[in-house]
Amino acid sequence: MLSQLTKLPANARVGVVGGGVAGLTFTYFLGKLRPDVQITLFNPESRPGGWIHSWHTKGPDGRPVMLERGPRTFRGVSDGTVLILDTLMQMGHGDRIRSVGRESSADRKFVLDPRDRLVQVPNSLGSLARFLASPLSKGLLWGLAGEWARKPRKENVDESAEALLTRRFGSAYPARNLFSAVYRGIYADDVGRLSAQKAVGRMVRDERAHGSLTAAAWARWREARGDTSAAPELSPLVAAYGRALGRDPAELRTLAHRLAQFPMLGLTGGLQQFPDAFQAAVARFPNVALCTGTVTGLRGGVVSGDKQGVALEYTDAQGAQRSEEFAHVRLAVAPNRMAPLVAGANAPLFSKLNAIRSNTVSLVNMYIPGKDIVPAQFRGFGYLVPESNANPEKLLGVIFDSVIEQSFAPFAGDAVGAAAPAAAPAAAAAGTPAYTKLTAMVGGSLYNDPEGNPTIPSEAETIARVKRALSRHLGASPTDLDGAQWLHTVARDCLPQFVPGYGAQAAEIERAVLADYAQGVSLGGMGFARGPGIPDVVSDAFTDAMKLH
Ligand SMILES: Cc1cc2nc3c(=O)[nH]c(=O)nc-3n(C[C@H](O)[C@H](O)[C@H](O)COP(=O)(O)OP(=O)(O)OC[C@H]3O[C@@H](n4cnc5c(N)ncnc54)[C@H](O)[C@@H]3O)c2cc1C
Ligand SMILES: C=Cc1c2[nH]c(c1C)Cc1[nH]c(c(CCC(=O)O)c1C)Cc1[nH]c(c(C)c1CCC(=O)O)Cc1[nH]c(c(C)c1C=C)C2
Repeated sequence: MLSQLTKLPANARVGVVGGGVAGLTFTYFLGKLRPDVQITLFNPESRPGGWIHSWHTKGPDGRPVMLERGPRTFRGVSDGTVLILDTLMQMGHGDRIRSVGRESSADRKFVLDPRDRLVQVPNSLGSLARFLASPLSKGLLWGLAGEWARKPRKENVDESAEALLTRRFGSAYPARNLFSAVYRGIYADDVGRLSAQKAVGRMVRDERAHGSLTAAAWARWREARGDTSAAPELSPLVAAYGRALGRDPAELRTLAHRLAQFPMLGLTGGLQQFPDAFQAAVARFPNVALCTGTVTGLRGGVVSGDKQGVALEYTDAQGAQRSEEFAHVRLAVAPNRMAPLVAGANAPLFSKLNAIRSNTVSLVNMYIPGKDIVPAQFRGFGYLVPESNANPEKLLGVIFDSVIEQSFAPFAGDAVGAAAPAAAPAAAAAGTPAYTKLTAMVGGSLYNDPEGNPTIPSEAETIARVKRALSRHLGASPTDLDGAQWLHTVARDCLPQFVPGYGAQAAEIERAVLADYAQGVSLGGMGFARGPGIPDVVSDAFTDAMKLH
């Protein structure tokens, strides 16, 4: 997110590298805002969506089944979510949106305790009592009781999330138990190697502003008590979206307010529908061209007539090497994919981008038609494995896709702000034959040696590990596990390592890009958005499209 980006010249040519949701939504917003600008979107394959990949196949019973090989939900409270869902509704896909309410089983999350028992993350008095009785709560109550009295840190430099949590709670137990699990479920990384500013930025700001997290929570509670407004004002970003795209602010306010009630949103038929819909939309824009091709190089300082430009070299779908010039290039790929593009022509920028390491996750989908093997007491979103568990399988967590799918409720019907089926029961549960669908995520930082280099086990070994883990954690039988359908995906370098100091590193890269290419290049995607989630990269895409328009 380069704050200095300025308006593109009339009829400029723009190249967008990457057809994941960051590149697609950037193309969509800029294409709408600037009909004079000619945009070419490059993606190596015709399927859009990057890590979002809903895979349609046949189950062991020969019937169709969809397995998510990446994300399946995104959070409700986020500007990016408002933009995604409002746009999907404008495109006529509102009926595909599904919500998970706070009362739904799919909003229950579990953490594995050191003795391999699943304990629910508290969301009620009962679950709080059970959590406090488990070894996972060690150090939590005592840590919270004295938190307000612990002195704030004076230095204004980044530290690890673990260091901050350990200082605030007075021991490492809360970080190693609950928090390490939660951050594995977002970053696939170790709480001791994650930037506090990136992973727990709000805690950093709270400590600085209020001296302690407890004081900040108290101040926030008092403020909320005095605020009686039913529907808060639109955020500046959503308000800007409304103005730029001619959307009714009242409708957007209603939508944002409703979305904030849902911890999770999804799409019936799979999350792939989101990038598919955006790709279909931009393919109809007269000012957008889709190019199936892999960009291999970027060169700045190209002069064409009286204009400075940037050249993109790429291999097209037929394997031919090509080059095209653009007034502006948007890189919407992960930092490790940006690095090789500048390797030949900009060695200093290459080394800065190359210094950002990424984590690799093995995703293992399992499907059993005709039988639900998730024990009733553990029906929820899934479970995460904290550092305090010995975890010989290097499991990060398991998502119960069948529970999520069965908990999905229609979001709004066709109309924005239509009466909410807020507490709708599991939509599919009644009359649907039982089945189990789950996704195990293995590895991440657990695959890495101290230098950050991963050792990735084979497919057979990974599936064997997941089977061992599921039989220990859920009591799954060998017959069920051996009869199941398994799908293995190595998501190589799929999440940047947000190490302490990452924010400064990313800002330094953006400064270098601005200095080297003037307005010629901008950076998007997970590495340069506020967070790694889908809504974050979409907010970032809109923000930069607005600056350029
Ligand atoms: C396992 C996993 C689970 C996740 N779960 C969630 C979740 O539950 N909720 C959530 O909100 N987020 C989740 N995320 C994060 C989410 O996937 C990302 O926020 C999102 O996919 C980022 O989109 P993107 O467009 O920036 O990048 P990508 O999805 O990486 O897309 C980049 C695209 O660029 C293409 N590309 C790469 N190099 C080139 C090149 N040289 N030339 C042309 N094209 C190129 C790639 O092929 C790809 O299509 C998850 C991520 C992972 C890995
Ligand atoms: C076990 C590994 C992973 C699981 N999901 C991810 C990994 C690496 C990746 C991921 N999950 C989320 C995001 C987006 C974050 C955001 O800022 O929007 C990413 C990149 C969402 C998420 N998943 C879990 C939580 C607590 C969150 C944050 C917001 C939310 O509540 O939706 C929990 C969780 N993730 C995984 C499991 C098994 C799990 C809980 C049981 C898998």
